[in-house]
Order: sequence, then structure tokens, then C-alpha cells
Amino acid sequence: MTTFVDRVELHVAAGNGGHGCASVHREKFKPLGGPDGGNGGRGGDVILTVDQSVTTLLEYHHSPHRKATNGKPGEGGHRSGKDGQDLVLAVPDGTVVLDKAGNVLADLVGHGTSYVAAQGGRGGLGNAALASARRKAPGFALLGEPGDVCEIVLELKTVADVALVGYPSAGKSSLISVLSAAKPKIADYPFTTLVPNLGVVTAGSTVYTIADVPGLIPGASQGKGLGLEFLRHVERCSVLVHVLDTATLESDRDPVSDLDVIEEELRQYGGLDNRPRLVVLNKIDVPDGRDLAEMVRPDLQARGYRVFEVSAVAHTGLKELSFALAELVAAARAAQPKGEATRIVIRPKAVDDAGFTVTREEDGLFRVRGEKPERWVRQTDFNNDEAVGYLADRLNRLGVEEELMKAGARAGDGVAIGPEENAVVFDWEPSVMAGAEMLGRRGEDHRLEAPRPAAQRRRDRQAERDDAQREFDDFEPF
Ligand SMILES: Nc1nc2c(ncn2[C@@H]2O[C@H](COP(=O)(O)OP(=O)(O)OP(=O)(O)O)[C@@H](O)[C@H]2O)c(=O)[nH]1
Ligand SMILES: [Mg+2]
Repeated sequence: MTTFVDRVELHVAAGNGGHGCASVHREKFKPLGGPDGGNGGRGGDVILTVDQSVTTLLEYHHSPHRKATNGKPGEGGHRSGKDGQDLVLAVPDGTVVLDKAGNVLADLVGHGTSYVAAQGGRGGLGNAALASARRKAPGFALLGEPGDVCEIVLELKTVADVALVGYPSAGKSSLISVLSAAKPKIADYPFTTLVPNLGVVTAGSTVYTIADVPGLIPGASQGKGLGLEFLRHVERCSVLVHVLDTATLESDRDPVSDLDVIEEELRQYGGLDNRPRLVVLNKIDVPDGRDLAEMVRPDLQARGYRVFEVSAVAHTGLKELSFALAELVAAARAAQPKGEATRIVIRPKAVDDAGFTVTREEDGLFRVRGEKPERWVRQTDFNNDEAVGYLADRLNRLGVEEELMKAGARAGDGVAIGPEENAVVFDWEPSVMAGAEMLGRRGEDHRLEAPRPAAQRRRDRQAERDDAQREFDDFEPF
């Protein structure tokens, strides 16, 4: 597998929370034993974790849709539903997570670093958990919440010890192929390499990774050629190697001015000044190349570079080069030990703000936005009047009705809770919304009083639960 995919769009969906269960404890001679419906399980998260044995994003290129499992619904007898399983996706070291707009969400470096890309939905509370002194026998439970569904972009910034930089066709990929077991594409036209190649080199007891990047040309730091996009790969590498072409046929180029051009681009890109560098004069198997190499060597050395004359084709000078690189890599590692064991978990920032807003829109609709009211709406089973009453109570306690009143809402006005594309809209009628006249004393389940045979009641309840859960499970995010 030689393809190197370094940017993929990934569609992730966390698991939905399971619904809470509304159930009443039954025992012989004790017909009303109190609510015993368990809570729904949490939906599984989708988690990205750095695994150093993974080197490409190829897998996600092939299957970009990933979903964690749903939580199970709660059951009677205080049985909680099982949590959904987290889906852990292994990504290469150096993976950057972005949103569709290009904002960086996380930068994953170091084995074990994790990022929760999509959070599972909370399970709904069962009626046992909803019981209170005021509401002794709730005849409803909360729905599980849908899990996050989002699109993210993964980009790989190569984490190699050594980066080869240079003009197109200087022989960077050729060098990787002879220093390591990697078999990158090599050809005599510029920009053969479109995404970085990665190779593993063993020199003595040191093992290090080496990466090339697509050829750089003047203006690369401004995005010319394949430019900018690939300079980001160089950022992560601790040693830079200039690969200079001694046998180019372009009359306006020579190794020294090539070096100046590339150095200028690196400088403009920024942040790379402190990387140790050395110079490779390649293609000395070509007689003119060898002569030119001899000529420019003192000049390059005078600038403070260690210079290696090699031929990737004739395999000359490779051993010295690979050992010199091993030394630099070892020194860089000693200076900055990689925190292999650090496990950092990055979670998306919590959006649990207590506030909400009420705005009057042009068409006279009152829109309520806020994390809590929107969550409560998602948790509400609108087929159950008691559940709707409970929602109204919660909204009141938060002060939503008061704010609606202040904003000028009158009975019968339209109120929407949630964003435009996914809101619950109803006519505002506080007393109806609270379901007061239907319920009498709130918190009493009329079904408890209605004499239905126990078996029938059980069947009814199960059917209701099954319907609700099926509807929820059938929800297809993609
Ligand atoms: N004679 C000679 N040719 C070489 C040598 N190294 C590479 N080449 C040739 O130079 C051409 C370009 O080599 P690549 O390794 O693809 O160059 P590159 O720097 O990776 O080029 P880009 O990927 O386009 O940036 C190929 O035709 C190679 O065969 C060498 O040491 N001697
Ligand atoms: Mg190449």
C-alpha cells in the first residue's frame, strides 16, 4: 500500500442515549408499589486516539462514516439500560482535527493522546429517578438524547525525525528509497511526489523516520506550486536535510542559489530556524554533477553546513549520510525526550451554559435558544401529557415563561424552542402547555387508577416503550 492519504473528511456519529423507562412496581397484594423504571444508558462517544503503529489516514479515506453504538433503554425493576460502546478510532501521530470551516479543534501528538470527536447522548431518566416528594408516581420518563453528529477533517502533519526538502526532481524520494525500505514513486518530472513519503532508517543502534515533501519552488511559502500545504509537514521534524541537485539542466539554477531559495521559503514559513540542518549534494554519479559538487562544497561549508556528496542512483555516500543523520536525531531526542506515556484527553469544550435567550422574529414567532431548554425538549416524549407538563415546569423554573411574557408573547402566539432547522414549535398557552386541566394534581398517573388487567397494562407499556425506542434507533444520521 503506497498511497499516502493525508487529508480526509470524516463523518462521525456518537450513540444515542437510551430512553428512560416508566414503570410501576407490582407485587401481589401491593398494587401500587411506586415507580421503578430505570434510566437509559449513555450513547457511546467517538474518540480519536493516537496510535503510533498507524501511519496513514487511508482507512478513513476508504470508509469515512463511523458511528458509536446507542445506549439501551432502561427497564422496570430499577434496571438501567446498558451504556453504548465508545468507538475508538486509531489515528497517526501528528493528526490535526479541524472543523469544516478549517478551525483547528485538536492537534494530536504523542501516543495515546485522545480527542472526543462526538459525544454520546445522555440516557433519559426513568420514572424512578424522576420521583420526588411532590411527584410521587411520575407516569413518564425522559427520552434519551441523540448523540453528536458531526463532520470533521483530519489532516496529517508528518511526524518524522528527518525531513528532506528541496526543488522538484532533486532526488528526495530517490534518497528515501535507498536509505529505507520505502518504495515511493520516483520520476523525472517535477512534482512527482504529491504527498509526503515516510521511510524508516536503521543506522547502527538508532532507528529513525525520514520523510520527504513535495518539491518546493520560489514562492512556496505563499502557496506556489504545492507549497504551503506541504511545508506544514516539515514543522514536526527535528532535523532538516537540503537535497540539492548537482545535475539540473536548468541554466538559472545551481546548488547554492537553490539552497538560498529554499532557506528563504523556510524562513518565510517561519518557526523552523532552530532545526539542525545539513546539506546533501545529490547525483554525483553524473560527471558534471561531481565537478559542480566539488566546486560548491567549500562555499556551503563556509556557511556552516556539513556537506554530503551522494548518489541515490549509484548508492554512493549513503552510509556516512545515514549515520550523520542518526547522530543528529539522537541528539535532538536527548534534548527533547518525547513524552511517550503522556495520555492527554482533549474534550470539546462543554457548552453547558445556564442561560437562554428569547427573541421575537419578523413573522411574530418567539424563538427560545439555550442549551438547557433545547436539551429538555429533546428529552420530552410529546405523546405523554405528563411529560409535557414536566417540561413546562422545568421551563418555568428556568424563567422561560417569564421572559416570553416580557418579550410580549400572548396566549396563542407561536413559540419555537431550538434552532431554525430543528425546533419544536407550539402555540403558547401556558396552562395548556402545563397540561394542568388534564392532569388534575400534577404528578399523578391516571393510568394507575384505571383498572386494567395487569397483563394488558404490561403489554401496553412495553409497546409504548418499543415504539419510542424504535423511532429513536431508526434515526439515521447519514
Ligand atoms: N543520475 C541520477 N539521477 C537521480 C539521482 N537521484 C534521483 N535521480 C533522478 O532524478 C529524478 C527525480 O527523482 P525523484 O526522487 O523523483 O525527485 P524528487 O526530489 O522526489 O522530486 P519531486 O517529488 O518531484 O519533488 C528521477 O528521474 C531520478 O531517477 C541520482 O543520484 N543520480
Ligand atoms: Mg519526490
